[in-house]
Amino acid sequence: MKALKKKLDQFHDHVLDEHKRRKEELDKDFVAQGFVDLLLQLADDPDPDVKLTSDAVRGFTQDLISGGTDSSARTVEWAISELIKEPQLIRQATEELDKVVGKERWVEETDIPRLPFLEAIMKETMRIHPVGVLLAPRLAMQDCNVAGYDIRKGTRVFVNIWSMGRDPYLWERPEEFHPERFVGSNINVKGTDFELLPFGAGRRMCPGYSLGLKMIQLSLANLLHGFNWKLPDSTKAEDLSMEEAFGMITPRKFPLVAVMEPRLPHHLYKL
Ligand code: HEM
Repeated sequence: MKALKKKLDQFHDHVLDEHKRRKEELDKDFVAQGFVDLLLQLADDPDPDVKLTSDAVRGFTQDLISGGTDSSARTVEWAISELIKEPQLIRQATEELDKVVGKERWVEETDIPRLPFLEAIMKETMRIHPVGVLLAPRLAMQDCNVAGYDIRKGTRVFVNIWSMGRDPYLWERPEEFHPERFVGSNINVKGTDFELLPFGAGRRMCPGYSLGLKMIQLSLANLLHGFNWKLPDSTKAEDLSMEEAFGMITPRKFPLVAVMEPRLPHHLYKL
């Protein structure tokens, strides 16, 4: 842990120094361009409500890096894993993409609202493979009764969204990956529909949910739009392991091995 902290501190110091240097160089013309700039401004503020130390700035920066990278990447990996087992779902998704985006360009953020099937895939992936299985622990503020269980004030409570996503009282055929269940449905992932809480809910809900959603939808859309996906000849769909590994973000136990082939004109793959 100590060695890891040392490594991370070096990385954070490098990032923070870069931002400080830019601020000094621009002097009066400096305008905060991102989260790190804002944190540094708060740390410099002589009279803030809460004084930010440099350790706190490092901590917040690390929170955003750890909260915002693996969570989205693993969700996309789960989505592709589910889709690759059901080629007709990939066909449905690419038909939608071809209709809305065409085959002459990559998907852009502004296309996303016009891709309802893609949104349904994302919700279905987060229902069945939520990255945060148990939300952040809560504390009961008063005696209460939930579904017939008495919970005393002061009890630490864990909300198991993995079980909720697979609860047959809430979902028809919960073990099946079936994005259509969300087509035309009003259920969203913003913390107001309690049967689907991949980003949590309430005051401790994921602060990065809107960025996370965009990252997942845009990267998944482009991976499906830009490539044909199939399993290696040596793997049958029914043999693809969907086992989860224990961890902070519930990754696949065995990384997905897949074959990708370009499906757009060649010039679009040049940087
Ligand atoms: C697939 C994308 C993501 C998923 C599924 C996800 C999920 C979650 C969940 C379930 C929580 C706990 C919420 C609760 O207990 O109510 C959480 C907390 C958090 N997330 Fe995310 N997240 C994602 C992306 C991001 C991004 C992009 C960022 C930042 C850039 C981020 C930063 C955080 C932070 C800092 C917390 C802790 C909040 C606190 O403790 O008050 N997450 N996330």
